[in-house]
Amino acid sequence: MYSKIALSIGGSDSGGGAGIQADLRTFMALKVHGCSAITCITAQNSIEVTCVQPVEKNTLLNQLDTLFADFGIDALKTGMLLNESIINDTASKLNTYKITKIIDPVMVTRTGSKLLEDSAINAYKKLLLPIADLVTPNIYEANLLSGLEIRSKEDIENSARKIIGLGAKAVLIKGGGLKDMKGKDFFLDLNGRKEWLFNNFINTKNTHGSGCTLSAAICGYKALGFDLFDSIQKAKLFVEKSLDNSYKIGSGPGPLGHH
Ligand SMILES: Nc1ncnc2c1ncn2[C@@H]1O[C@H](COP(=O)(O)OP(=O)(O)O)[C@@H](O)[C@H]1O
Ligand SMILES: Cc1ncc(COP(=O)(O)O)c(N)n1
Repeated sequence: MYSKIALSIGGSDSGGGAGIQADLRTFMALKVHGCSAITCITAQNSIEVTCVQPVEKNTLLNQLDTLFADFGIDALKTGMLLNESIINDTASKLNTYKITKIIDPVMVTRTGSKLLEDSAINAYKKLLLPIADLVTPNIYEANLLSGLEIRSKEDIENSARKIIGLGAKAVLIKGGGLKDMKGKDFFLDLNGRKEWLFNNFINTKNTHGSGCTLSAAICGYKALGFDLFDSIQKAKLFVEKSLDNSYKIGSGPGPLGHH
């Protein structure tokens, strides 16, 4: 039944709503076997991140080497990579893997805690965008990657062009950071395919992990053999349904739920 394998490289969210935990739950919901390589451990609940501890370099590299020595991994995604050194190590390995790579350039939580050091943005641009089959920034992240301030749909399209110019094969900019743009994302690829993608707006405050869930679902559908664009469309529908099943467990935004 579980014949396909997806890998998430990212941070642990002790609250279980985002990061590796969200990714593994998403893979499971898609009936894809999920593996993980943990880059850092966060102490996190629905309101704040109180502590971030990177794993040692060899611990990260050994997780990757051990997985690839035995498993035929079908697709991978990256999430929280925290700093330049983790980006360097991850990129050095990713360069050698000939599978689909979804780069989710996680930079801050919805509640404002930093998940990436400022000095690491250049490393993202130099090392990860050129090997990305797809990069999935939100407005804030697209702004930092493209250097363009984003206030309108047109700015989103210009920012996407810049990100393709940096070497990514495709980009999906999530519009939700702009007014009235929740559920509206812009896709652009190297061949010039350009599409606005829409899903129904779900009226909920429980959105912790929605970005992680989207990139994990794209990765999961890619592992199942769908092409990239179909994977994105299916993943958006999956996130919409999961937001509809989200629930509250703390005083801040709760996690997404899957049936
Ligand atoms: N309230 C909502 N209703 C419907 N779709 C949403 C809603 N919030 C986010 N999405 C969708 O969830 C996905 C993740 O987006 P978002 O939450 O903006 O990412 P991030 O967590 O990286 O900021 C996107 O495809 C977005 O369109
Ligand atoms: C370990 C970790 N990784 C990623 C996120 C971002 O979550 P979101 O999907 O809400 O942007 C997070 N809060 N914690």
